[in-house]
Amino acid sequence: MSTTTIPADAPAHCPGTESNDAGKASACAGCPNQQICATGPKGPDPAIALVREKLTDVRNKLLVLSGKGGVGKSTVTALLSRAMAHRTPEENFGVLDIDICGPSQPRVLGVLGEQVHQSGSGWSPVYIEDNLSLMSIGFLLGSPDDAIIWRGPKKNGMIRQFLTEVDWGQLDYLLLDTPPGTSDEHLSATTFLRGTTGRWGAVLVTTPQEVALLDVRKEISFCKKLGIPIAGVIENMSGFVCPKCTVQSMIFPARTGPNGTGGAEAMCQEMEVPYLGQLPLDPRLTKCCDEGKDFITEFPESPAVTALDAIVTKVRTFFEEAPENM
Ligand SMILES: Nc1ncnc2c1ncn2[C@@H]1O[C@H](COP(=O)(O)OP(=O)(O)OP(=O)(O)O)[C@@H](O)[C@H]1O
Repeated sequence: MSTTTIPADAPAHCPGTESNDAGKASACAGCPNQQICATGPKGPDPAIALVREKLTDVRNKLLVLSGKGGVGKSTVTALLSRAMAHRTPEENFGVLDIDICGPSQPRVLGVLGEQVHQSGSGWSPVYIEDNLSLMSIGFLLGSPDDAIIWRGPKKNGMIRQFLTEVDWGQLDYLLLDTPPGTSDEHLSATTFLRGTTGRWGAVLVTTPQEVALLDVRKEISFCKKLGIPIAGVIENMSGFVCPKCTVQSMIFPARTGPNGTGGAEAMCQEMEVPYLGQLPLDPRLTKCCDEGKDFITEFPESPAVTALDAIVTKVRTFFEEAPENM
């Protein structure tokens, strides 16, 4: 039986969600998913094949993950997508916001209040640039203040719809912004993306504090358990850039490193995953995200843009060198 059908938070000896014993084995007693497994359909989800077919023109899929909330995952997703789209205007990029309960990409990418349209070939995403488009549940809500309170199967259904019914066209990269942790959205996205052609991988975002590093370790274990290729870890909010003099000072204490940083780098060495670099804390970046402005064109000389450029190079190299899914 394939380990890929065993959820990351499953009890020991879980028979797997596709097994005929799902929900009925002795190991299932007390598992919160017992009822769903016992009554749900068995065998691989037919949507996996549909997603594979629909995403044949999407070359690379990049999941942006974080163990903790508020560490800058959405900011990093938006920055990476904009930076990549600027760097190679001949390529096409898409962002899919699967943070279903807290979609923030419409605001960060400056298209809050836009609508998606249904056409013969599916939902049309909202275009930020000629070569950068976005799909988010935020576009489908009546008001940005509306709360979404959904259980796992409904979230799974929404992600399936995003992956099968959005008319992305040909994409070189699809970046997926996820909620923090390892929840339903991650399991759904992983199940669907694993079956696609092309390449896929994950970038993990953390801050230098021990509490965030502890949680990103769990995220790394999650990726390793589910076989998600790790492109690397980004340490966000690593130092503070003074908006007046642009001098950088360290704010959050880190565990190791000669000058008070390097917490994530040391962790990456220990856990044998690539370290992609640091992004400084810059109040101008917060403001740009709040206002939906493009930080890269507003402050091209900033240390964050220089750091981002180096990170983009490493992410692209990872995808160029990664083996293709069959
Ligand atoms: N490097 C940075 N410099 C300045 N502000 C930042 C930086 N990174 C993130 N922020 C700000 O921190 C806040 C949280 O960032 P963001 O929403 O990207 O986090 P998140 O990890 O996606 O959160 P969530 O857990 O809600 O998904 C935002 O206001 C964002 O503008």
